[in-house]
Amino acid sequence: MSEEVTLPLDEVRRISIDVLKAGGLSDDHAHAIAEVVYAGQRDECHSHGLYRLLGCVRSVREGKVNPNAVPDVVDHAPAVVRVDAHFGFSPLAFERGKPMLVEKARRMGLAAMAINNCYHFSALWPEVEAISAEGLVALAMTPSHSWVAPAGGNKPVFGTNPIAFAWPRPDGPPFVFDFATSAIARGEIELHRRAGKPIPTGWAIDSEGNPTNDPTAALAGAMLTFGGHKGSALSAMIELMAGPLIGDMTSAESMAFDEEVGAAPCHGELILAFDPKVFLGADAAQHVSRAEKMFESIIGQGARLPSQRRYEARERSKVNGVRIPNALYDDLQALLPR
Ligand SMILES: NC(=O)C1=CN([C@@H]2O[C@H](COP(=O)(O)OP(=O)(O)OC[C@H]3O[C@@H](n4cnc5c(N)ncnc54)[C@H](OP(=O)(O)O)[C@@H]3O)[C@@H](O)[C@H]2O)C=CC1
Ligand SMILES: O=C(O)C1=NCCCC1
Repeated sequence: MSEEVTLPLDEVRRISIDVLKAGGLSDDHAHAIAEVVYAGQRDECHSHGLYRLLGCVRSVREGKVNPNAVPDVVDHAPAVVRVDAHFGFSPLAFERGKPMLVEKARRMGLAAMAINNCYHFSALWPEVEAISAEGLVALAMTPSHSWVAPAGGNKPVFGTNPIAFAWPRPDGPPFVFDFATSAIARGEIELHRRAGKPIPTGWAIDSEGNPTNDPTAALAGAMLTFGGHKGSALSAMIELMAGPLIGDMTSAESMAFDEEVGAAPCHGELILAFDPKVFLGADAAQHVSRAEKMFESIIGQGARLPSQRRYEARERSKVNGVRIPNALYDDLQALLPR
């Protein structure tokens, strides 16, 4: 028997919407969340694709998330948009706030959007990619729950704290990177546990502080930052910029707020958008072509750009559909109405 099931892409979207609606989410939330889950699965980001629906539904069932929250978009300052997600999931808050962020960035050159009080489970690249589709440069960051030890320590302080960047390119999809500041996303360790596979050395330590290859011990212990003290400092920056700076929770505070329920982390997100036309005026084309030279010199020596694998996966999925483990398929089916 095959251990995986193949799903056409439209089925990925349909299952997502059906699972979310059956889980009690409003139509608007179900559609906004389904789009980011769909994008994750399509681009073969397994840790943030269909698997995330399980956590979404659990978070609603536990009574933490407001499944009908209507985000408020506030014109806070000439270059600052604030969105209060009212304890709903973040994708709808982003969708509602984005038009004002783009408009402000075009007027001011640089604008920021602070999303507050949101439950956050999603990859960040769909957001920065959407902003770059408007011709803007974008940077996004968010904390999570305190699962990650600082470099030199062995007790969790930081979240897995992703940071994502997008740079629009004239003749193709944008240059995008998006990664956790931990050695790997926690979702990837969870997927190893579900598949019964060991994790590589360097991802985590157990609760005694020893290196471990056991995903269960890793999840109970502490994850490690990427790049030692460098990932640790970046992670601290994200805690500060998308936490106290915007009046929201750090990963440790988000963890305490969860009260051991195991819901998605609840905190803020900071998104910055820059308009190259305002910075560069008539010189924009010349500077953009210098950026292209840099990309060419990376690709020209056989290295790849971040996002290249994802764009290739995107094309593959359009033709072949996506493959998910049978166990995940069964778990999703169990969340649908009988
Ligand atoms: N909401 C949340 O709280 C959290 C969300 N996440 C999400 O988890 C996802 C996965 O994160 P993570 O586990 O750190 O992912 P990875 O460690 O796999 O890093 C992903 C990034 O690095 C790029 N990359 C990987 N290998 C190479 C290479 N050889 N050359 C050039 N670029 C490369 C990827 O491009 P490509 O995609 O093309 O491979 C991608 O941009 C992210 O989308 C992140 O947003 C993570 C933590 C918390
Ligand atoms: O994979 C991760 O790390 C996370 N993803 C979604 C939210 C919590 C952290």
